[in-house]
Amino acid sequence: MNVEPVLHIHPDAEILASAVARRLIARLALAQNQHGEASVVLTGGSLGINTLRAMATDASRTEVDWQRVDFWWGDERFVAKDSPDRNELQARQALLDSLDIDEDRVHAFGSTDDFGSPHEAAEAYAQELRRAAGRDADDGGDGLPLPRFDVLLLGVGPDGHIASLFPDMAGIRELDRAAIGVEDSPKPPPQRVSLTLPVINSAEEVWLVVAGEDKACATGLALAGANDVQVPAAGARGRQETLWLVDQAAAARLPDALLATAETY
Ligand SMILES: O=C(O)[C@H](O)[C@@H](O)[C@H](O)[C@H](O)COP(=O)(O)O
Repeated sequence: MNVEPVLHIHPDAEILASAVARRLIARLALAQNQHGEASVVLTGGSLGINTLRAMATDASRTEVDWQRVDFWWGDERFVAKDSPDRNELQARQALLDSLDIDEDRVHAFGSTDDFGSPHEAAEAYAQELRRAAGRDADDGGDGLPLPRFDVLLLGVGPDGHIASLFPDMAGIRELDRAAIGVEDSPKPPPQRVSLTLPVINSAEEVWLVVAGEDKACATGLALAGANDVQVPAAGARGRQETLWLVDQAAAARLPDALLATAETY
């Protein structure tokens, strides 16, 4: 049974991004000590990318052997490979280009350069997940053959979406496939590919990284136990840890009882 959320509140978005960066570096180093390698699922969105930028300048980044880190994505915009909209391109510019990574361990979603539709790209990603599962087979508890994800990062939209799983749409209801294509994303661009909730919840740790008062309502609903079809962020649960790493503005609508349990910095 995946674990209930733990809440950490930081003063503002910039301090939050730096704190998440440091925490992620430490967690990847720990995973390498335990398993000889580490894996992280990255997210798009401004805070997710700012977190990567903070990692690029954090002195502790030398604690990780970046040659032994697998990089995956929770979702991707289905656009050209070199489009500035690509989460992969933004992640490379923010962090990966500054590290000595193993390109064979960078698992990007396909683009319009290689696939005719988001659905084709999603099926190809599901195959890559199955291939990687061969190394450390783990069914994620849902019969889907998946690699181990040590940390899976998620941004949260004002509507409570995570990755490209949007309220009330088919993606958040998909429980049998590992990845799906999206044609009509409410958040532009309209065509996307995304991991599904069972794959998100197969991660050892799921970290929801959220800043800004426009996320306060979604954060409040998700942590109050809303239904995951209406508020997808409510359904995100890691197997060992579910962290909500937020700033004061995003925490503004949380009840006092929950705030009292939070780790506040
Ligand atoms: O590809 C994407 O757009 C993201 O994966 C998306 O899920 C994002 O994380 C949230 O929309 C939050 O984005 P912001 O941090 O920019 O609000």
